Amino acid sequence: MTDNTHSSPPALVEFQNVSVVRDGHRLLDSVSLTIREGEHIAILGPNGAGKSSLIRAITREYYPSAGGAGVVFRFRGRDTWDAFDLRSHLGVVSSDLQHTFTRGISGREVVLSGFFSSIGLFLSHEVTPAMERRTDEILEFLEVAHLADRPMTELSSGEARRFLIGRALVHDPSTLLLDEPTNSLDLAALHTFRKTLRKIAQSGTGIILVTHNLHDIIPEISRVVLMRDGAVQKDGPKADVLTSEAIADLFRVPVRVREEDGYYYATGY
Ligand SMILES: Nc1ncnc2c1ncn2[C@@H]1O[C@H](COP(=O)(O)OP(=O)(O)OP(=O)(O)O)[C@@H](O)[C@H]1O
Repeated sequence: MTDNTHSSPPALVEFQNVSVVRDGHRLLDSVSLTIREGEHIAILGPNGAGKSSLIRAITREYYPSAGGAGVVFRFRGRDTWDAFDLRSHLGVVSSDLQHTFTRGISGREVVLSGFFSSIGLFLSHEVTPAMERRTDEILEFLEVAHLADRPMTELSSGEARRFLIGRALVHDPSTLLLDEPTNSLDLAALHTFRKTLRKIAQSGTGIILVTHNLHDIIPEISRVVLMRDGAVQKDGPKADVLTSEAIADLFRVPVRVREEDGYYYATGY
C-alpha cells in the first residue's frame, strides 16, 4: 500500500547523468540533480564551475550531449518542452538581462514585457486589462509602484533588479530561478533584495538561487548544492554542506564559514 501522507512534492527538475559538451569543452559532467516543486535551494560554486551551463540546461538552451540508458533530462516530468511554455512555470531572473535594457523603457514596461518574453514592449504587443492588473499587483508586492514610470536607465541597480524579478513573476511561476542576483548591489540594495526574496519564498514560490556568494543564501533556503568543474560536489541540508572544510575545498582558499542570524559568511581568506 502506498503511504501518501509523507510523499514528496513532484519533481520540477530531474537530471540523471546529464553531460553537456560544447566546442570540445565539458561544461556539465554527469550531473544528477532532482529539484522538487516549491523547494528553496541554492547552487553555489566558484567562477567557471558550470553554474550558467546548468541554468541553460534547466531552461533548455543546452541539451545533454549523449542520451541513452541512465540519462534522465526532465522538467515537470516531461522530456521535451517549448521554451516559452517552460518559462510560464519557471521565472528566470538574470542580472545580465539588466544590461540589455538600454533604451528608455520604464520599469512598468519591463514587467509587462514578461508576458511576451521580450525585452520591452513593441507595437505588435497587445497589453490586456488583465495584464495591467497583474502588473499592478506585482509592483505593489515588490514595493516599487512609486518607481514604475521611471526609465530603467535612471534606476539604481537594486531598484532595476526588483523590476526584473517582477518581469519573471508575471506568469505566477511555481519557481523563480535567480542567476547571480546580487551582482553589483551595494549593502542597502542587498538588504532590500534579501527582504524581497524572503517575501517571495514565504509566499510559497520555489527558489533556485545560483550564486558564488554565501551571503545570498537567505534563511528560507534549506538545501545547498556545491558545483565545481561542471560536476555536483556536494548536495544536502544547508548546515551539513556549508562547512569551512567544504567551502575551502570548493573555492580552493583557506576560509572559515560562520553562521549569523540564519545567514552564512566566509571569512579569513
Ligand atoms: N560555449 C562554450 N564553449 C566552450 N567553453 C565554454 C562555453 N561556455 C562556457 N564555457 C566554459 O565552461 C566552464 C563553465 O562555464 P559556466 O559559464 O557554466 O560557469 P559559471 O559557474 O557560470 O561561471 P561564472 O560564475 O564565472 O559565471 C568555464 O570554464 C567556461 O569558460
